[in-house]
Amino acid sequence: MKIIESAQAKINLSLAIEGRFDDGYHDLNMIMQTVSLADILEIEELSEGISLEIDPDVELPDNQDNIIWETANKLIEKYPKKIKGLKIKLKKNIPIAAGLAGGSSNAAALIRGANRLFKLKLNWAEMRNIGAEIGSDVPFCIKGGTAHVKGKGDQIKDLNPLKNYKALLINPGFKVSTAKIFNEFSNGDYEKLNIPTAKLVEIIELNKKIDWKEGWGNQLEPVTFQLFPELKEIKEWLIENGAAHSQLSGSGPTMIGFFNKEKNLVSLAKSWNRKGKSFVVDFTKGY
Ligand SMILES: C[C@](O)(CO)[C@H](O)COP(=O)(O)OP(=O)(O)OC[C@H]1O[C@@H](n2ccc(N)nc2=O)[C@H](O)[C@@H]1O
Ligand SMILES: Nc1ncnc2c1ncn2[C@@H]1O[C@H](COP(=O)(O)OP(=O)(O)OP(=O)(O)O)[C@@H](O)[C@H]1O
Repeated sequence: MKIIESAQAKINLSLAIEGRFDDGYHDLNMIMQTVSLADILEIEELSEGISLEIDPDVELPDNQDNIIWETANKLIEKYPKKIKGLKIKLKKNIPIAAGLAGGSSNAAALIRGANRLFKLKLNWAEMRNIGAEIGSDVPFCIKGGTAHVKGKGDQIKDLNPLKNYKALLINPGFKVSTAKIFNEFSNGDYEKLNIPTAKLVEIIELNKKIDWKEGWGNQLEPVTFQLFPELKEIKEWLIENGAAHSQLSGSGPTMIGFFNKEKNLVSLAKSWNRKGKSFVVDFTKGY
């Protein structure tokens, strides 16, 4: 049997940094949101081993260096009686190393898919625990939707899923290493942003309309802008073209445009004629 699992991208509605843990990881306070831009995984049982197929034009390893392979290995190790081997075909749509959790979302999709295919009967919490062994963003990506995520990504409170919001994403076409951004952040002295995550959580829980003009913020923006000043121009372009607010997603480099007023985002996205790609996305309720 073959099953299809979608792997949605995530954006950060807010990202504040509260401190640092002894192991060097940063203590985060974020609101995360899944969006309709998604990769597709086809998952099948194999009698043994792992096979990973990716379009040749996608610059990703099809071996143990791929997070999908790592996840497949972990699942086979954990459930040897039920899972003998895994064949996965990946259709990549989410830009790579973009701040959109593309890899984490792929890992989460494989965990969900294996749960269905092999009737593992894992609940959300159990799947999130497996995801936490793979990477910081994987637990959120298991269920997706709208969530308040803290710590290293391991403390998750699901919020009322936001409906009827869209955003315009601009990815400038180059990759950014998350480790490099956190490293620069911890060694430098960057502007401290006021990021009212708690206020946004309250607005979401009370089902109030979000005013994007409040500018919820991402504390990794000052450092990422210093390293890649061209991102500031994308932010300016989004604001000039009607966005109420624009900010970096994750550790970048994708910039998000949030709009308060109705606007033809498809035609605005088409008018992006500089380097990179534009995507109109809907907020999704997750899985
Ligand atoms: C910034 C976020 O994108 C927010 O959504 C994620 O927390 C990053 O998640 P990710 O890409 O899965 O990153 P990981 O592979 O876990 O971490 C890459 C590197 O970033 C740094 N890192 C990551 C997460 C964190 N809370 N503090 C850190 O300092 C660490 O040096 C780590 O080695
Ligand atoms: N299946 C995969 N999809 C994307 N990247 C992968 C995958 N497997 C391994 N990688 C590697 O992981 C690195 C991070 O890629 P990814 O697209 O997950 O970053 P990201 O969107 O910045 O994630 P985050 O928002 O969680 O920081 C890349 O350098 C890539 O080579």
